[in-house]
Amino acid sequence: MQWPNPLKRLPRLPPIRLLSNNVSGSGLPVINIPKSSIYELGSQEPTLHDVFLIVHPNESWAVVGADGAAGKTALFGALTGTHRVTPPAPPPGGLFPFLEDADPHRYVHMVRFAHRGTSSGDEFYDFTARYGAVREGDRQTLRETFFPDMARPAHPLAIPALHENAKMGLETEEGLRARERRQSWFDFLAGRLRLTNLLDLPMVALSNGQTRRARIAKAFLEDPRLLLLDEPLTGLDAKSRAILLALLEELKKKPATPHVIIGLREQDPLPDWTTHVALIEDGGKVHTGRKEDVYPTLFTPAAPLVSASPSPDSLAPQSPSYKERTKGTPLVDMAGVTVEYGPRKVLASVRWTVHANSRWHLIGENGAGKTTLLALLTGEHPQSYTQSDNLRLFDRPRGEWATPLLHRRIGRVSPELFNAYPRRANLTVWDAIGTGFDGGFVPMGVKRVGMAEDGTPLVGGSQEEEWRVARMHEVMRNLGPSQWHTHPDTLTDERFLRKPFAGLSPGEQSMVLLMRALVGAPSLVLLDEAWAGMDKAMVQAAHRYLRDGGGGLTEDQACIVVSHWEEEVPWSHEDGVERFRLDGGEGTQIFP
Ligand SMILES: Nc1ncnc2c1ncn2[C@@H]1O[C@H](COP(=O)(O)OP(=O)(O)OP(=O)(O)O)[C@@H](O)[C@H]1O
Repeated sequence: MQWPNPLKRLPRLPPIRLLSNNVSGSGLPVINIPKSSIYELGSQEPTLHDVFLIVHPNESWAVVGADGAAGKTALFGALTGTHRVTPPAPPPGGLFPFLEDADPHRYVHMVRFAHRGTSSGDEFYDFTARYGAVREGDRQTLRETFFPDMARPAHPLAIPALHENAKMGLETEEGLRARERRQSWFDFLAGRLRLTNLLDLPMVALSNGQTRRARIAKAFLEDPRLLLLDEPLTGLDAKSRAILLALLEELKKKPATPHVIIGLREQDPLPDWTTHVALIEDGGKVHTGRKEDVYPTLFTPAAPLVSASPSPDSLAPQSPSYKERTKGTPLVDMAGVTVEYGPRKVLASVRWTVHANSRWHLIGENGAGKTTLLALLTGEHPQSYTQSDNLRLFDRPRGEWATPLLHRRIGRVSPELFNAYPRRANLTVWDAIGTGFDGGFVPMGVKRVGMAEDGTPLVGGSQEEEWRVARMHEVMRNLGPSQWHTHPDTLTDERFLRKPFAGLSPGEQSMVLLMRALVGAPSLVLLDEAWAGMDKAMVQAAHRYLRDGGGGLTEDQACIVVSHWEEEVPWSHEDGVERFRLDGGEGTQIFP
């Protein structure tokens, strides 16, 4: 039998560069913006003004957004050509002197992690597809999607064929060596980013964090010279964050690796190895310089450096001031819930009861099954039905609930929902929040506050309709720009309600989707990575509202927060937050 030549089917590879990027031979600056303003294309008003940003090859910069990510988006947009720099950087080097004559489109890459914006326009992207049996069209594996030219481990019988082809001159020796180097670079990245076991899984089956790690590997393999990683730590578990930061530090020292600039939110810790910061304030002012100069109070000898080297999810002993909450009736009761895909058991007989008035932090590494577990509760996971005997929701077996009725009782925010939410041109902030009453995506009803529970229109002027309209204003008063915008007089809550949802900054969109989750006062609120893209003031406003006494949650409601960052949980031990950990398919209650 003739073995096919595996190399013949491989696409042509870009030439391997032998020059070092991170320490450019010439020592020319990586970025040169001597003093310019940055505009959105077509806008007369600069988003950022008087930007002075000169990045040298031996420096490690972080771009920190303190403004709901709009300024960070603009600065990265200037570097990737989606925003205008005026006056333009002077010749001969232009914006990227170190590239000399090389094409920035080829050599400057950006990967954005907080929001992927999968759906723009009317389209609704069905994120629940990943929970089911994998469909034919979704069979593409991670390797085929992201790394198509990377071979599986060679079959022993294929090796003679390789040699034979090389001898026959089908592949030059130099070509083979280049391919080997590329393969070992891929093996190194896949190993370090813990992707090796995931390479042959269908792409749709990967968890958020797993996909993000794969995107980082892919970005490096594309062989850029300048790589902009915007919020690369978002959605990564503590171990993966530590691994990524160590990898970035190691690559800084290696020749022929790209110069990396990372984007962070104001509240994110700065990696220890960062030397310089561009801090973008609300209003478009950019402070640039050594991190000690930009954050003088943080870097005095008395204060410890803010470090992004995270400790693993701490399992600190229960605080003596831990407050036992007075619980209500069980809203969710799992009595041995299991989810498996063929031989892969993602959840193995999980037992967990969530009562009214409880506040939970659901933890677990990337891929531990957190999203899967929540999808069972929302009914989006098809195995939610088969688990009906073991899963009671709101005092009935799961099978007795029609899924749309569950969506009315469960308010949620998740990265999948953020990406899937349709951004229709005429959809206002009011409309988007109002869809929370039905838990759907299409604004319904005369006042755009949804339909009655039986699917009929609300009676005009009825108590229910009035309550819903009052709720819309209430969540806006507590979570709208009056609570987080630097100039709440120019962007009032009322004006914000009329703005098009699609035109908001990522942080503002996250805020609106949080309002949507809470507006119907649902019995159960699921907040999965709810804070992505939000600036510090937004997160603080959300936490204020969600804490006891803030008004956002009542004693009749339960709330489950999924986050890889302890600081993002609105409640402390003193507030009686409980923790549930998923690990190896098993669920363990940690507190109390
Ligand atoms: N259709 C499928 N076939 C096989 N495995 C699947 C399928 N869908 C999900 N998985 C696996 O289930 C596991 C759980 O994924 P899930 O998204 O629930 O993790 P997670 O805890 O939410 O992770 P993250 O923190 O990264 O969001 C993953 O390891 C994933 O590969």
